[in-house]
Amino acid sequence: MLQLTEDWGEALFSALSRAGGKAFSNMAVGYNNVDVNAANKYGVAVGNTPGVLTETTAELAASLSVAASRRIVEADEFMRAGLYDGWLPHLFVGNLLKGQTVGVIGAGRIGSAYARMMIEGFKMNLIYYDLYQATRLEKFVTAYGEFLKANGEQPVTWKRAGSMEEVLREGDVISLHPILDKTTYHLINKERLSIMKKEAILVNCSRGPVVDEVALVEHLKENPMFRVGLDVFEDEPYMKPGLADMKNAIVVPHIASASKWTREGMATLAALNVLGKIKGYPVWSNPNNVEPFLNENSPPPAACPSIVNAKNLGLTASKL
Ligand SMILES: NC(=O)c1ccc[n+]([C@@H]2O[C@H](COP(=O)([O-])OP(=O)(O)OC[C@H]3O[C@@H](n4cnc5c(N)ncnc54)[C@H](O)[C@@H]3O)[C@@H](O)[C@H]2O)c1
Ligand SMILES: O=C(O)[C@H](O)CO
Repeated sequence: MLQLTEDWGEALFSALSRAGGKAFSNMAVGYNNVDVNAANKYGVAVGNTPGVLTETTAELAASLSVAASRRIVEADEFMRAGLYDGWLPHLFVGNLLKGQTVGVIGAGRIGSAYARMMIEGFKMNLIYYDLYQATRLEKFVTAYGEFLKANGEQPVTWKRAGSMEEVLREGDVISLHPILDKTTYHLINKERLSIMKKEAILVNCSRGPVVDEVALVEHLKENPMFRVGLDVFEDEPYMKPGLADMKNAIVVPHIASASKWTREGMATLAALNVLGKIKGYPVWSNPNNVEPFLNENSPPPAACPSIVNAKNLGLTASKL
C-alpha cells in the first residue's frame, strides 16, 4: 500500500514483480504518480480508493471557497495581531456568493459534490466544463431550481460550457477537480488567468501541476482582489517563491481528504485491493459504490474494491 508522494514506474514495478508482487494500491483516488502501462507490462494490479473521499474533499473545496470569498484567514490574522480597533464599513469586505456563478472544471465525483454544496448552500448558478456530460448534476440543478421557484425564490441555473475558457470568463468562484494528466497539466496558466474576472476566486483541491504556480503568484501580485484557496502545490511540499507572502492566497497542506472517516476508509479500500488480489477475488463491478466495503458490522464483499487496470489485465468482474 503506497502514498501518492511516491512515483511508481518501470523500475519499481519490475522489482515488485521479480519479488513475486501481484498487486499495488495507492491510498488515494488520484493515481497520476503511477505509470499504469509499466504496471500492465509486469502484470501488477493497480488499486485506488474512489468514492470514500468525495464529500470530504468537496467540503474542503467549499470551505476554501467561502474562506477566500469572505477573507476569513486575513481577518483572523488581523484579529490575533491585535489590530482590531472597532467596526468599520470597509473592514475585510469580500464577495457575496448568493446569485453568483460557481464554475467547476472537472465535474466528476468530487466536482459534482462540490457543485451541489455551493448550489444548495449558497444558491449559486452553475457553469461547468468536463469532457463528459454531468447528467445527474444537471438534473439535480434543474430540480432544485424548480423547487426554489415553486417557493417564490429565484431559481438556480446550470450551463455546460463548450470550452474551459467560457467557465473562466463567467465564473465568480471556480474550483478545479479534474484528474492530473497531460491534458490538464498547467490547465490554468498566465493566459487563462488573464481572462478570469478581477475579483474571482480560484480553488484547487485536485493536483498542484494543474495550475502554473509561478504564473499564479504573478497574477495574485497584480490583482489584489483576485483570491485563491490552494490545497495542492506544484512541487509539494514546497510552494513557489512569493506564494507564502500573498495575503490573497489561502494555503493548506494537502488536507482535502483529511476527515477521520475518509482516511480510515481510504486505508481499508487500499488494503482490500491488495488482499483481494492475493486471494484471487474478482474486481468490484462499481468502484463508485464502495459503501459495502466500509460497513463495520458486516464482512466486506469478496472482491477488490477498485483496480484501475482491471481491463488491461483481463481480471474478472464481480457478480455481487
Ligand atoms: N486534494 C486532495 O486531497 C484530493 C482528494 C481527492 C482527489 N483529489 C484529486 O481529485 C481528482 C478527481 O477525483 P474524482 O474522484 O472526482 O475523480 P473523477 O474521475 O470522478 O473526476 C475527474 C473528472 O475530470 C474530468 N476530466 C478529465 N480530463 C479533463 C480535462 N482535460 N478537462 C476537464 N475535465 C477533465 C473527467 O472527465 C472526470 O469527470 C483526483 O484524480 C485527484 O487527483 C485530490
Ligand atoms: O488523490 C487523493 O486521494 C488525494 O490527493 C489524497 O487524499
